[in-house]
Amino acid sequence: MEKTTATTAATANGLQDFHSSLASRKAEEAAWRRFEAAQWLESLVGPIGISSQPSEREFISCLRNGLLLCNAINKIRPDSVPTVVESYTASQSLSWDSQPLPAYQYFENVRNFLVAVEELKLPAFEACDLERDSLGAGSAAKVVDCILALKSYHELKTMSVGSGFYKHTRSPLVSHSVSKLHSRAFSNSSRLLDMSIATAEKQMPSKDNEVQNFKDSIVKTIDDCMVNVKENVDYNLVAGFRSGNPNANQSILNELISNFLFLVIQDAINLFSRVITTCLEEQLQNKSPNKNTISKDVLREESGTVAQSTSSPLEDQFKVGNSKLTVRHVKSILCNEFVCLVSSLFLNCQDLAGLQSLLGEGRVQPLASIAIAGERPISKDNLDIKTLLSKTKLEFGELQSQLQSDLKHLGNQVQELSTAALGYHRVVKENQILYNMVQDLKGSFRVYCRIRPIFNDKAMNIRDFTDDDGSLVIQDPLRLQKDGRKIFQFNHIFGPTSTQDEVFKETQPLIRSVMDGYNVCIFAYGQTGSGKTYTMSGPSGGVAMDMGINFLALNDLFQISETRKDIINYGIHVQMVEIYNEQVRDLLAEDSATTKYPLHWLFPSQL
Ligand SMILES: Nc1ncnc2c1ncn2[C@@H]1O[C@H](COP(=O)(O)OP(=O)(O)OP(=O)(O)O)[C@@H](O)[C@H]1O
Repeated sequence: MEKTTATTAATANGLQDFHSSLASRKAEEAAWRRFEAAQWLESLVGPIGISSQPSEREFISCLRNGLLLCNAINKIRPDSVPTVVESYTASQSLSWDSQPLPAYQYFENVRNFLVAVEELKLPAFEACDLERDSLGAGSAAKVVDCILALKSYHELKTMSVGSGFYKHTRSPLVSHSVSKLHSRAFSNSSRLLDMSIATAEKQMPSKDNEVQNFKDSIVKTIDDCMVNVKENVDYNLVAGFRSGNPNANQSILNELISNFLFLVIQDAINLFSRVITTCLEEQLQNKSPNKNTISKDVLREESGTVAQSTSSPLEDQFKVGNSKLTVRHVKSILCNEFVCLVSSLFLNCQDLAGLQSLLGEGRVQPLASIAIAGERPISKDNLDIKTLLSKTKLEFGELQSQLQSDLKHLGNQVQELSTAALGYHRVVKENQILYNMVQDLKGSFRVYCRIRPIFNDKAMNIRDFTDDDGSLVIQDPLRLQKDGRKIFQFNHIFGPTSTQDEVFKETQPLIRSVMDGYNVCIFAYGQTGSGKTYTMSGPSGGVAMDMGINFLALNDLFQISETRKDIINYGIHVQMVEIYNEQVRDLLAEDSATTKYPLHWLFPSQL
């Protein structure tokens, strides 16, 4: 928060300094313009009786009777004001602090002057702008504008011998820019006005071809810009410049710049960017290898003539730094000048509502930022970065949307899997129930018969017949009576050729029910040597394929336990006992002396 407050305060101070600097610059430029207007009037009609640096009041007072104005315009265009009302005392008319003439006199002169100015299509002012009470409301600036426009018209007429149609675009920055540039060229650290410089405005030397070429490229670009916007274009000026008249270039340059600066207000950012870009591109693409750099020697030669101020304002700026002046340096100068000129123009703007409208439309906002930063307004790199940033933001947004879509899709799939898993477990449970139900339906008690192979001849006399329904028929051929034939019924009968695996498969479903929580008991019953041990454990010293039901059942239980280990943790315990001669012995006991199983007999009375 503190950092933000400090930044805000610093920004406010910077803006305040900036506005103070602009206000000071504005006053300085207004003084220069008055000086230039007064100097021109004196050069045209002779001494006007005011100081060399007149104040607004002093300057307006000497013009109030209209006599100077009428004489001046008659010098430029004879008989523009056919009848000039002379003052009744010359001393009064030439003294700036004299009492005002009768109203009808100077009103007549001023009115005739304004009519003549309008005929020349020059910017005029109102008669009331010469009133004492109107000073300070911008009236003096309007009068100065009018006189300087008349001066420009006169200069153009002199150079072009009055040919063509003069269309003046209102450009209060004409003298502003010229005077400011002169003052800056000779005194960067001081704001004292050096009036002597502006009095020596002459044609720039022609030997500096590089500077001239660069200036020409600027003028040409400005010219193209104005033609492109098709507004406020002085086609005579453009034609004069294109004609290549060297004497006309200086004035044409000033006029073109003034036209350009006025147009800048309408679309400042775009227009200026185009001008600077075009100028730089022309410089960079110039055929001469040293065109991109205005050499130190050339500038030094030029600086030798500074005392006589024979160079143009733009040229003076090119001399700043007195070292190798690169295109980058020139661009920086142009940027700074542009910002100062446009900012001053805004301060001169009396139409605050219009300025606020521009600000509201965001068209002037970038200029303020440029003025504070002191750098070029918009560069190609910035545009590229902005484009790249927009593109990256767009791609990031698309990736974010894609990620959200994928996450949503993944969530749906997980939800489906969860639902399927719940359904699967429910189905497995139902299958277990149905499975054990089937085992119950098959019978809780099942009796199987396994016929051992015959080992002696005596037994060969007995014929047995088995059937698929589990019935066993024993026929003793030695006994033909009724007792000679016996029929037994079992769940299933395994013949002498049956294998261990076939016997196990029949009992396996019951064994698996153990894993579902059912109690299962399998035991072998028969006389000695009938094959009980063989069926349950397998032959002694037999191979794996001869393993009995006990081992095959345990293998099956371990396999099921491994398959279901993620769901159920089974515990498997084995106990082997022998009941022989009514004694129970633990066959897995490690100490053979204690194999007798500790049985405790419980009688009904003890329950
Ligand atoms: N299905 C069979 N196929 C081949 N030989 C068998 C089969 N059943 C039993 N025998 C053989 O018969 C003999 C007696 O079998 P076994 O020892 O398993 O009988 P038993 O019922 O366990 O006898 P006891 O009650 O005296 O222990 C063994 O030599 C055994 O290998």
